[in-house]
Amino acid sequence: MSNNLLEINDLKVHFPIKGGFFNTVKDHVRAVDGVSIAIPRGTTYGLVGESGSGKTTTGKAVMGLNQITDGEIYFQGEKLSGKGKKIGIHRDIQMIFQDPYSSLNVRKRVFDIVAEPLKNYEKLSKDALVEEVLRLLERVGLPAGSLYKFPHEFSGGQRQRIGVARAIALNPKLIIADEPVSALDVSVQAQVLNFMQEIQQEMDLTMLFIAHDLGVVRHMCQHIGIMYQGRLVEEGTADEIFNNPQHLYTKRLIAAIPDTNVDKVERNMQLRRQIKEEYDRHFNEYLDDEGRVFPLKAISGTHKVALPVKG
Ligand SMILES: Nc1ncnc2c1ncn2[C@@H]1O[C@H](COP(=O)(O)OP(=O)(O)OP(=O)(O)O)[C@@H](O)[C@H]1O
Repeated sequence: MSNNLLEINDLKVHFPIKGGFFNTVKDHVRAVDGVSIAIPRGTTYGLVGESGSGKTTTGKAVMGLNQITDGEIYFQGEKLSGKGKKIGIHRDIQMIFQDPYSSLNVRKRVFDIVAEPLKNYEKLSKDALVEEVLRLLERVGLPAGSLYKFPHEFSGGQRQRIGVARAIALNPKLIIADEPVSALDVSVQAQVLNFMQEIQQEMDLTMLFIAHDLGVVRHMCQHIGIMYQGRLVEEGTADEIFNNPQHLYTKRLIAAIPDTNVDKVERNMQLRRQIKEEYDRHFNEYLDDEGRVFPLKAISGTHKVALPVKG
């Protein structure tokens, strides 16, 4: 059996753009346009790219929330989806959302929020349910007194913990974390990231971690894929991506990481100079009028890059 818990093969998700008097399909947004990702069990894969590059659409396709235009998704070796089909929600795949303010139902108490997946999938008595929710709250570091409070009574970081408690309630195998710290203050981001990493290791979870900031995924992810305009343009281990970035866009993302460390500032300046030099040589080539990007080319075992590798 493959060691990959999740395999995404040549995934395409295109959304129709309708218009005109008869509201006919005029064109398509190629939100995801041929993405392949394999995530080994128990590891975290960082999917990084700017807003609109197709990260959330990829995550939602795995969650069964988006209809797939083409390609396949395998979970534990089992095919979840095929062309033109929306896959069903799978209890072993759970999602943590970006904004802990809007993703939790403000009218529900913590107990109801966290208990919901358990009510949907497991027949537990009220007492057993309360006990289980208390166990989950303890696991994510929230006091028992949180049980009957409402989301607005918590800070952003605590709300994200409620989201995590809900996501792990069914003991899932795969977590899709969609920018889980982007909406939080910088001061609590590291705390929430550490705590998510602890949970991931304790529960031996496999994680698809979506972020727009490469700095966020650096210490969490074994593998990183860089997404640009619906495609993966570079993929490798975290070390390969940070120490030997190949793609112009990856270099831009690294250069954009805010850092006060003097060595790193110097390194970022070097990268910026390289980017500027490479910009003229390659940019038009890889970003042509149709926004075409070339297939990933292996540099080493795991490190692959789309372009620009000019002969
Ligand atoms: N349901 C939809 N209908 C039409 N277009 C959509 C839909 N969902 C996403 N898109 C478009 O697909 C593209 C990719 O969006 P997606 O949300 O996946 O990007 P993203 O990289 O996750 O960005 P963000 O970080 O802003 O969430 C965008 O151009 C977006 O407008």
